[in-house]
Amino acid sequence: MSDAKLPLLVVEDDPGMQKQLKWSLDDYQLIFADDRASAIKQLRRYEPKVVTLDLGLPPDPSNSSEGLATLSEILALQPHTKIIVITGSDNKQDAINAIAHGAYDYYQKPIEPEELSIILKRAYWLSQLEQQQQAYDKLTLHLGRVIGDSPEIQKICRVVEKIANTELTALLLGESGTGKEVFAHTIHECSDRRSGPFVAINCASIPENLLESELFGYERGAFTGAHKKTKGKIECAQGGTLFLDEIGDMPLPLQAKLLRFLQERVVEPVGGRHEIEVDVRVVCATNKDILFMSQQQSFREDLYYRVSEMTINIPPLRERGCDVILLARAFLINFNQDLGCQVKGFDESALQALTAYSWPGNIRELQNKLKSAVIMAEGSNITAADLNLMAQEAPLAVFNLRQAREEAEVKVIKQAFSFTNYNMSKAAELLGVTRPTLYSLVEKYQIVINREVTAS
Ligand SMILES: Nc1ncnc2c1ncn2[C@@H]1O[C@H](COP(=O)(O)OP(=O)(O)OP(=O)(O)O)[C@@H](O)[C@H]1O
Repeated sequence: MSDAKLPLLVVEDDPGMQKQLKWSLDDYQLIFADDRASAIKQLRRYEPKVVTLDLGLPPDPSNSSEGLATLSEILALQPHTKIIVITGSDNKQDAINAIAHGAYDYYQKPIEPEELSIILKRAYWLSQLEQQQQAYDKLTLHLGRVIGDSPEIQKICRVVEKIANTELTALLLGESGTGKEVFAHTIHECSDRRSGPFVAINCASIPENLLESELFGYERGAFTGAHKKTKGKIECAQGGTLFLDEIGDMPLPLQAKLLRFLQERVVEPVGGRHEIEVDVRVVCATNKDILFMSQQQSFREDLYYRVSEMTINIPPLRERGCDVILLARAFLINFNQDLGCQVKGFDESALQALTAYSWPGNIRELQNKLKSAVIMAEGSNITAADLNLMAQEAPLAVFNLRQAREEAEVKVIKQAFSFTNYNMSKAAELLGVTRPTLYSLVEKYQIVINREVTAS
């Protein structure tokens, strides 16, 4: 048990019994209540996960009606409370009734502290497990919008889970259409800010002269056309998450103002003289190499370090293995519904084409291709022709195990050579084979070695 004792509500009207429990249950922070009203009051105040409840409570301690009413009220207020009902030795039927009403367990007097302790420990343990499960369910619910089984995407999901509840400013990097906004939204949904707003602004799509007032808001009369005081996107995200998309396109003069906001967490509307405090979590995204841009002075270096407290690289679709099929199947279901179509699936040629194509437009392109394929499909399955992917972009996927093994062997042998600077003995050692075996593999696969291979 940790230093901070867990609260245990003991609903018991017998002072002698209260005393006995006080001595024997030293591990817990005991909170006593001697009737229904005080039990509910203490429940609200301490929110204990576990309660022991004597069924015979005043005003009618001789039967279980008041105890059962207390049980129901506790469960109505805190449905996950584990209630252990304590009954006299001849009231087993009452105890069974209580279990039917939602009690977790029962214990018959006389009290044996060690036995009761075991039951309590189990109740707290179960309650903790349930809490963990609920937290996990919440996460999987929010991560549910991210479709992807590949290790790359699963790894990103784990990072998102970890950073969601921190205040770290996250920078999402990836090609266009890889899902940067999806992940930004997921960070928000997995955080305690989920009940607050998620406000996205695309820094590339708003003209430079309007971006400042869009972000920071403006006072009435600040410029021609500013008829009324207007909140900026940053202030609109109060209590929630601000997603700055395409941050690499933010004009340099505005970058200075953004940096100030990130450091001080205050905004000054255009034409205003007062500062407004804002509590927002910031997530940024770009498909530009802003580290390189900062070295070239086309992006502020100090801003780069400020926004990249946690950088997440989102891989392009072509590097996510079979995720493309998973996504395609999910989108097919959506498009069938939206377009009132009944396409069943993909034929072999379509699956080959989907996995072999390089998807320069990533998931957005996949969505577009599928939408038109669903409309174009003549049969019950989508074919490669329906997908209309550029033929030259689609070398056949390898489904031949022998060929796949050989290709993997060649790749790893070449890697071993480059790691060992083309030293045959060291490469053989690294690969876990003898030198003669490595020689014969080099010969078998006709591996061209750029440098002269050193034998020692
Ligand atoms: N893992 C995913 N699972 C399901 N849908 C996804 C996933 N990733 C992206 N999408 C969908 O793909 C489309 C493009 O995603 P998104 O807008 O998040 O990409 P982006 O990287 O922000 O693009 P851009 O850089 O062009 O703004 C959206 O319709 C989104 O719902």
